[in-house]
Amino acid sequence: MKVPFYKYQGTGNDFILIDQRKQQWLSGEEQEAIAHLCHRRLGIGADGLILLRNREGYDFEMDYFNADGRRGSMCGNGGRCTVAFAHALGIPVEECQFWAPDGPHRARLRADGWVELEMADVQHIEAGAGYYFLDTGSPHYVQFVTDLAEIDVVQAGRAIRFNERFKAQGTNVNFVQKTSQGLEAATYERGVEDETLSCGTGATACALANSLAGALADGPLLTPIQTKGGQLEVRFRKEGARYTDIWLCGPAVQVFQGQLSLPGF
Ligand SMILES: N[C@@H](CCC[C@H](N)C(=O)O)C(=O)O
Repeated sequence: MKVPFYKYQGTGNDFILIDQRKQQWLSGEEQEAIAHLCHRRLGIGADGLILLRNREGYDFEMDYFNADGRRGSMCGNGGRCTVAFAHALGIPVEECQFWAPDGPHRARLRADGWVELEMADVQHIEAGAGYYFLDTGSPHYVQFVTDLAEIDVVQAGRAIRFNERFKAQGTNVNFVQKTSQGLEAATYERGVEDETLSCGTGATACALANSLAGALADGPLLTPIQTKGGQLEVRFRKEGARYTDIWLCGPAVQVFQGQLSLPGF
């Protein structure tokens, strides 16, 4: 069986997307096959795989799998890529609402290809000794550093992700540096078990943690974030320890399309 697939990237976080509105190509239980498709030498290569489905009451649903083939939690860049994919499929996304692993999201695609995605509100940020920990749809550990270029993101990220506290459930790990333009961030991703070029829920976590770290005044805030794969922007409203109206914004681009013809498909 030939399965049509599309490859997208959002600031270098790359995904295989499959349209499951008319036909169920994958049930989601094919952990090994999904990991194989995401493998950078044996498959197409991607940080994750996304199934776009119909969902009652919404424009579409995004079902997300990490590169290890397991269902992941919310993926911000994947969400932005799914909006661009929905547009390519003819779904109106100038203003849309879709269902994702952490619930409903509003989003819009601008004429210049920039995708704005509303993230779930954040009610609590744990501030520990030298770190912040919060859930922006996915769990994120955030550590501020003075020189990001000095950090071995894979080694240091892996040590935190597999420490006593996190080894069972896992966490994504972000190293972030303040710059004159905003923030610069690098992320080790759970489920990819490697550094990715960008992480949307991670960028969101860094922006919120930064407002707490800098004791920024309540109100609307905008944080530009440079990732290794491109520029993101996070807009949000700070109300004490509560964060609402959070928007993750940036480009999402189709890279290529093709057909899967793996055994069993
Ligand atoms: N790359 C993603 C984050 C994906 C979720 C994560 N790896 C997990 O399941 O913990 C993003 O852009 O947010």
